[in-house]
Amino acid sequence: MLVTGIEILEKAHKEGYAVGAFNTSNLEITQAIVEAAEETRSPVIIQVSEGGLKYAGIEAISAIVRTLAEKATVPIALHLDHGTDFNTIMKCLRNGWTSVMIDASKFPLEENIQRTRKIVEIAHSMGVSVEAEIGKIGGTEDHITVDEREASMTDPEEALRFAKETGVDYLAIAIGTAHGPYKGEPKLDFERLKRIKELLNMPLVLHGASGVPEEAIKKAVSLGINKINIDTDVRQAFTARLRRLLEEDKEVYDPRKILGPCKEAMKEVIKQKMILFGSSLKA
Ligand SMILES: O=C(COP(=O)(O)O)N(O)CCCCO
Ligand code: NA
Ligand SMILES: [Zn+2]
Repeated sequence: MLVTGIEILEKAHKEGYAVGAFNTSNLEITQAIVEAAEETRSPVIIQVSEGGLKYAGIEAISAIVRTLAEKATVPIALHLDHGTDFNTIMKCLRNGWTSVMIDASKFPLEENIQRTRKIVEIAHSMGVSVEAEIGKIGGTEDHITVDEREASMTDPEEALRFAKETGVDYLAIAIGTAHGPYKGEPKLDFERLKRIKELLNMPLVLHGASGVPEEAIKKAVSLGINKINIDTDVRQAFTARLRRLLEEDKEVYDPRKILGPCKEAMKEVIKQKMILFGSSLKA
């Protein structure tokens, strides 16, 4: 069933587990996410970035995700990932999305607060929950590339002020993760996470979680992360299976015989994440 993001994340926050937020841009990735959630009995957040909306078209991808979510036997939220454009966020709200991120983290704190508060007021008036970001998460986010050196971690006191003044439902924090594949091993600032959770006592979001070692993920969940964004690991599962399949079978030409196995490969990765995050059997 299609539910709001806060319905899923408030429970995760209270019970101390995390829910996967997986990016999609087509039918097969969406199917892989929904089937993984049903097979592990997990709530799940299906999210689309602004790049994904451009690729698929907002009406088409909204229809695919909403149709599959409404038919699903587990709670599913439909979330806009890294919303930076006001009109895009409004289009998602008009297309029945149940959660939106306003990412104004590239602006100074005051402006981030103003921009976020505006989206919170509009989305809340429509019963839609909101994610925002304070601190800069490194890596490349579609059209935004933040040089790792500039990536600045979230200041706990600023995060408390931000949460209070914006009314945001869940907060993306920068504690050392980055979008895309890691070159070395990411070093997460767990002390900072602990401090932020103690001060804010609300659902927290970890971006750039692909490539983070399982032990670090488990520790982050134990310290209060409740939404975990995964895109790269699913993309890599798809592409690895595709390469192997075309290598092994030079005759295949039916897209269904190619995309079907790729969907299965993505589903297996997603199921493992749901178990690791502690969301399995929580639906
Ligand atoms: O935080 C994430 C996922 O990050 P990761 O690249 O670690 O899967 N996202 O918000 C997805 C961003 C889309 C471009 O990758
Ligand atoms: Na990553
Ligand atoms: Zn992200």
